[in-house]
Amino acid sequence: MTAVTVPAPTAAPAPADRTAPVVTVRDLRVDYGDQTVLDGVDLDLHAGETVALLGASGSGKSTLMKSLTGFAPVAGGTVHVAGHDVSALRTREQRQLRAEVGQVFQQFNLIPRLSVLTNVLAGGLHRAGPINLIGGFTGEQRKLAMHYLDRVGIAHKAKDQARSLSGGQQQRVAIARALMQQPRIVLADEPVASLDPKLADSVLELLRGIAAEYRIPVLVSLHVLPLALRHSDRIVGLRQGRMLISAPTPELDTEQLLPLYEHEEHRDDAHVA
Ligand SMILES: Nc1ncnc2c1ncn2[C@@H]1O[C@H](COP(=O)(O)OP(=O)(O)OP(=O)(O)O)[C@@H](O)[C@H]1O
Repeated sequence: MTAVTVPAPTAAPAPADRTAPVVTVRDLRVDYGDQTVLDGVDLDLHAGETVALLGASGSGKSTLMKSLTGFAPVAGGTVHVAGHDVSALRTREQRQLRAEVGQVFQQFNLIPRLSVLTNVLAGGLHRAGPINLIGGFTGEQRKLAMHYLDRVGIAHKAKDQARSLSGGQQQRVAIARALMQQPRIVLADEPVASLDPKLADSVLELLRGIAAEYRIPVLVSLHVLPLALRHSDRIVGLRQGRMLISAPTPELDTEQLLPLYEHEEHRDDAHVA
């Protein structure tokens, strides 16, 4: 088999690189109309680390993720991602940034009728330029897509239609599609909310392994506290748009996370088991 050009993974997961943040957010404020939904938010994400983002419904988790790709109405502060000043991007740079950010969603967002392989190949479209989605990819691209499918443990399903796969399998395909972008960072917005607990563990373990192996930060928003405690290197927690917690995961426990959900109407958002 011909060698495939892939970002060189390290042989074993390396500790997160503390010296050079890939993402730097300072004093971020986001307003929707006259509602301030993020205020005074600081965040650093380093190569190789998995950071769990926690907070009650409406605390601003999705908005924070959107602000990293220029999709949130930033009213103040600065956002730098992979060398881009996100608030000052022109259209072309914005496209470049979004191409460098791999995204994984709760509902997988695959194209159901297309094959697993084609879905993964679609992740590399920005690099390939305007080509036919069906049959227009090079042998090199196909090998790369198969490499990533193999990495997520689903190469044997490459020819199947995406819609024929289980939820856990579809999320693995979505992760392979994100890797096909050769991303500088992966954002996973509630990636396991549609999966049963056992699958949730395996998908989060996969994401964490990818962060360490490919030396990229993975930011993953979650509602289930034990999952965050089991599968992250660091936890950041928002309460009503403000960063309340930012600490290495080994220093935290469930009790310390509960203030994120202290308001009466949010108690049910904290899944503690
Ligand atoms: N496009 C929008 N227009 C107006 N308000 C918005 C918009 N998107 C989000 N908001 C508001 O911003 C606040 C934060 O929403 P966000 O989706 O970031 O919260 P979240 O923590 O991700 O919640 P959930 O866990 O329910 O997904 C909420 O009050 C929401 O109603």
